[in-house]
Amino acid sequence: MSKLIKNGTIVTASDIYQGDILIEQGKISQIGKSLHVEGAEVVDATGHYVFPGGIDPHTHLDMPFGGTVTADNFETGTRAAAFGGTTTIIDFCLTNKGKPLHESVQTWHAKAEGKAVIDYGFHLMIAEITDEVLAELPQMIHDEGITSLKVFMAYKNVFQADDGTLYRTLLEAKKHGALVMVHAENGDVIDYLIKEALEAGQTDPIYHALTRPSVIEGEATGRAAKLTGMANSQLYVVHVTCEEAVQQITEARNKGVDIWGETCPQYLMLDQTHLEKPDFEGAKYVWSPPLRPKEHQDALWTALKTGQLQTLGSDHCSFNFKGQKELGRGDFSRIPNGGPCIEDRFSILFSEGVKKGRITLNQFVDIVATRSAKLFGLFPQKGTIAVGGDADLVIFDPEAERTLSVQTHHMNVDYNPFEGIAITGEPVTVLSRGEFVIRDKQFVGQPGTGQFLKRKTYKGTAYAGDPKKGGAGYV
Ligand SMILES: NC(=O)NCCC(=O)O
Ligand SMILES: [Zn+2]
Ligand SMILES: [Zn+2]
Repeated sequence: MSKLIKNGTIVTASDIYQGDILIEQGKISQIGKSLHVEGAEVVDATGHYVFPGGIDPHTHLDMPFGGTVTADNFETGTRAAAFGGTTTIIDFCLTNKGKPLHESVQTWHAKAEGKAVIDYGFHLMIAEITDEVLAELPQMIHDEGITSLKVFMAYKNVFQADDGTLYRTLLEAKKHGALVMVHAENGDVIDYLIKEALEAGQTDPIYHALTRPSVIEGEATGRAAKLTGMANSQLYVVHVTCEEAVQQITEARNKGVDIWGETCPQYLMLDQTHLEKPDFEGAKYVWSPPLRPKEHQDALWTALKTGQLQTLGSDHCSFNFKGQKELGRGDFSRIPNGGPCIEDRFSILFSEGVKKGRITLNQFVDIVATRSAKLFGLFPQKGTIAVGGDADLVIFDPEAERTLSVQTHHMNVDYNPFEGIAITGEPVTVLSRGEFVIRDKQFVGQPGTGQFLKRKTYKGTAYAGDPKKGGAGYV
């Protein structure tokens, strides 16, 4: 049945206006004033914003890490995402050296199929460049629609790739039009600092942060940016946490390097002191890169406002405190890295960004949805409200007051890192391709209705090109 969303304030990355939206067969078929359509189910959005569904470009669901597996799988994780206003995620498909890429991709499909309640795509980890990888890559990119390649510059002896692998991945990406993503930290130096700390008996969670200083995130970001420039390729830096990394990205952009940056709510809201919480509670705040001293937050907000950072990912990678984070008692290097955020990303940016006057309403939509759609080959099918696009929509109450808490969240994890933080704004109703997933704050979706998204290549997107020449403009 067709649906008619009436009397909402429609917000895109460029416009704000009153209007009605007609949905037919999962697509937006009409936008106009005072629409009347015989037989359409009317959804009243009076007093609410109607946003495009959020796009979370960075999630880890059902992912093995540090001897355990994330607490959220594709069912619980995507359900929580939907409660939070996100209708598309792009998850990281891990690979292993020596194993064919298509086998890893099959493994990731098996994790998601029959479970996801919203649409999803994959990024593909590149651990090595071999003849086999080179032979498979074009198929992954062009046939499977996995058009972004992830290289870890940290997690030595686990995920870390060397600079040669990064450089060759950049060259391959250029050839095939894919976008390279990096986790930018100097893994070799971190490995040394961790050994040194443990030998000195420094085992508490705070040493996780102290052995990963911001200077080596900046160093790795600058190195990756320079290699991108040399390769004349394209780069997206995930989870930027600090002023040094922002500076490197800004400098490279000013030189015309095609480079983009993402930050995450935890780096905007929480700081290094959280790792000092007593009774091992600091382990709940162990992310890599780590939370930084508070002064870095201003640099991140400014970069989001000015467009030097373009997106907000959740980096959702949830581990229970009990039995999972606790694996690192007595040795901080064994604490599984990551935290839950898939549900709160959208509303935190609205409340802390728009309500506190740090970004505009249009910038909010751009950061939470549109730019990711453009960078990752989903625009205009997703990431905006336009005739012909998927009806992925969020009806949002901008005045709802609430407090983030494990008591009320829907993520499958026993703590919330934003516990007790009061925010304004809440998704009320969420539609994925025209079907209700959340209706009046209740889950009404179905596991398995989320579809895998074959994405366009970066070189086919609206954003590809040299930022100096306007091709990669962000405004
Ligand atoms: N960020 C984090 O601590 N965990 C998830 C894996 C990654 O993104 O590095
Ligand atoms: Zn990472
Ligand atoms: Zn991550």
